[in-house]
Amino acid sequence: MSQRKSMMDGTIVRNAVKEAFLKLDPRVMIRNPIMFVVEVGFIITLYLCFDPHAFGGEVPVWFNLIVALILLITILFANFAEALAEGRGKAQADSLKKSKTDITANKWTGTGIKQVPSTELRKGDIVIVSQGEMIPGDGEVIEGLASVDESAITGESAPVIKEAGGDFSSVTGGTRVISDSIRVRITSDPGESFLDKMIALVEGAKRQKTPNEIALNTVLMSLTIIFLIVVVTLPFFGNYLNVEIEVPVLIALLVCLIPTTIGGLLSAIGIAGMDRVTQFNVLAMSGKAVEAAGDINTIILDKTGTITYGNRMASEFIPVGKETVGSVAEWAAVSSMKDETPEGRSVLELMKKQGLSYEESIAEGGEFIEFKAETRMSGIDLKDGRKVRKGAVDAVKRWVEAQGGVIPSDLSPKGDAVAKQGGTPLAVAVDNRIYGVIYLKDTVKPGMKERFEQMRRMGIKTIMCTGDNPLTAATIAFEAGVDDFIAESKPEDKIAVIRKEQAEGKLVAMTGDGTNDAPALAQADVGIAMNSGTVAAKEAANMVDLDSDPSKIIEVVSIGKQLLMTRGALTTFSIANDIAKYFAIIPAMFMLAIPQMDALNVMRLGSPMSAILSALIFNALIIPLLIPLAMKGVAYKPMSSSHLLRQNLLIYGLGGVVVPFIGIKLIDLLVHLWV
Ligand SMILES: Nc1ncnc2c1ncn2[C@@H]1O[C@H](COP(=O)(O)OP(=O)(O)OP(=O)(O)O)[C@@H](O)[C@H]1O
Ligand SMILES: [K+]
Ligand SMILES: [Mg+2]
Repeated sequence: MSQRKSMMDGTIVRNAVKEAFLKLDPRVMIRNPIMFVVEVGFIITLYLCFDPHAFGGEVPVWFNLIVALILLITILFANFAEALAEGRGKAQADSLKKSKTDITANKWTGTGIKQVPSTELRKGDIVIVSQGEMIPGDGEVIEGLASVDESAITGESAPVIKEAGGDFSSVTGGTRVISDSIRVRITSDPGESFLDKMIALVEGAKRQKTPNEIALNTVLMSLTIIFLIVVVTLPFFGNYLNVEIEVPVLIALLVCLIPTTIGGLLSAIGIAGMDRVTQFNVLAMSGKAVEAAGDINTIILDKTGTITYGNRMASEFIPVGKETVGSVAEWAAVSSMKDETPEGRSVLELMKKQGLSYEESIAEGGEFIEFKAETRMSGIDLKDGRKVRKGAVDAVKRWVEAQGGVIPSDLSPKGDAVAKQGGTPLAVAVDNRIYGVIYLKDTVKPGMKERFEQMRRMGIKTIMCTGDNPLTAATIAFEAGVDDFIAESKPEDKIAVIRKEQAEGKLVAMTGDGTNDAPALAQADVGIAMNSGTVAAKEAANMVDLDSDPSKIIEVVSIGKQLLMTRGALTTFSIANDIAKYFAIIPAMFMLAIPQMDALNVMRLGSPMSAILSALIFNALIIPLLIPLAMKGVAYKPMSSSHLLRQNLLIYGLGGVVVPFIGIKLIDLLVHLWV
């Protein structure tokens, strides 16, 4: 995000105060039924201030007035919490909208260039964007290479390279080309661009309640209805006992009993959870995805670039049989001349570093064979008919065997030696002759072991899926401490692993960036696409990481867990709270009618009136007191869900019972000075 806003930013707080009042509109309030009940209570008590005997009661006007006022404040506090949670997203949306200015696009008409406003661009149009110009819409580079400043979207100031073909071809409207020129095929219609979606997301314009939220809301509503029935029938019992129970007292009782604390904070918790993900530079397409992240059982990670640094660099040419270092290097270089992968480029760099050279003209007129995850090889078919390949040892072995070649006996041991150090061996061959092995070095990122240890404590299984050979995979898996690994996996194997886990009832998360990851990203319950990745990957995923750091999946899971925990903790606290209010209000209610019932006053509160008001005041105050917790989320340590549940029940359940007893008692000491 280009402008990170702190939660307590002055303007956000001021806007939230204003919003709190605007949200009093009953048409808005009805979306939060619990607080709507409070609003109805407020309207009734307010009416009673003007017509105190409307229900034949004897309650003094000042009491009605105070109850009405506290109820109003309760609603305002809840509205303020929600508005505050929404505030940061709205502020971000505003700054994003500024980068959505109208741009003139250089549209390719087939014969020449025509300047058109970017709003007229449609899917499939071709535009040319040159140095200094803004990219007019989302698209895919179909020709050329350019460095692009994406800071308007990612907040990251370092430019990124975008080029045709491969996994770094997608560009985003509103970003700027800072060198060279590219031809781009537009992939989105107006109003449906990434920036549009991003604005709608951070603004919360299309925020929908998640299934979890809906379920919890239903439970809370049922509780509310039950208490409503209880409270409405109370006067009849009262009549039977010859006790008159006043309407404002009943309303106070109802408001204290219904779960207003969680009702008032529920949407703020959800919004703040989404916001934490956004602040982390991950765009979640729905709150549902964030919550699913919190319930994940299995994470599928790839090795290269996620667990390891991923800039696999050629570090040694190892000849086999009677071959020489020079010949391995030469053919390795020829096979890499047009291999734009980091691996391919590193081969040429190693040549230079070792002072070796090769005949570039050999490749003239040859046909380059791009690296494919399916074949796990790359190379060139020379004009003279010779075929040069480099690739995974087993793949090259099979390729050579198919041509009747003999495999040198030291190939396997030499390849294995590289693999045992966690490196990737690439075999180099020309037709049926194997020359040797390229040692691609890659290092496990620091701190990986600790992270996977954390995951294990949370009860999450980690599976590393790699296209690499089993020995390298095993070495890296051991070094990083993942639970399981799958080697020599093709893209379709990822989706098979996900399906298998899901069939066992597990929720699965994965990251990816390539078009071939798209099906697996869609299949996973939580799919995180890299912003640098292809359009297909980003569309299939339900989250996009703007920093393109695949290992962030681990933090996203933590944020999701924290969201679920925060909601659980505050629900427990809220319901436990209501029990204490019950002890404050019920005795007070009967004492109002029958002073001899003083024995019921277990909390020794000053007077029936002050007891009721104190409970009501506590009920209102607890909402703003819990706003920081709702926003920041409860402190989270990685441990198993059952352990967490027990711990939270203890803290928030017990705390929820004890805190209001103390709170109401203290408030009563003050209130009783007047009442
Ligand atoms: N440029 C290349 N040319 C030839 N072979 C390559 C090249 N890059 C990788 N390989 C071989 O193909 C294998 C599969 O590569 P791929 O990128 O699909 O998976 P990976 O990067 O090893 O694993 P991961 O799924 O963890 O990223 C590699 O292990 C390597 O042996
Ligand atoms: K309540
Ligand atoms: Mg890879």
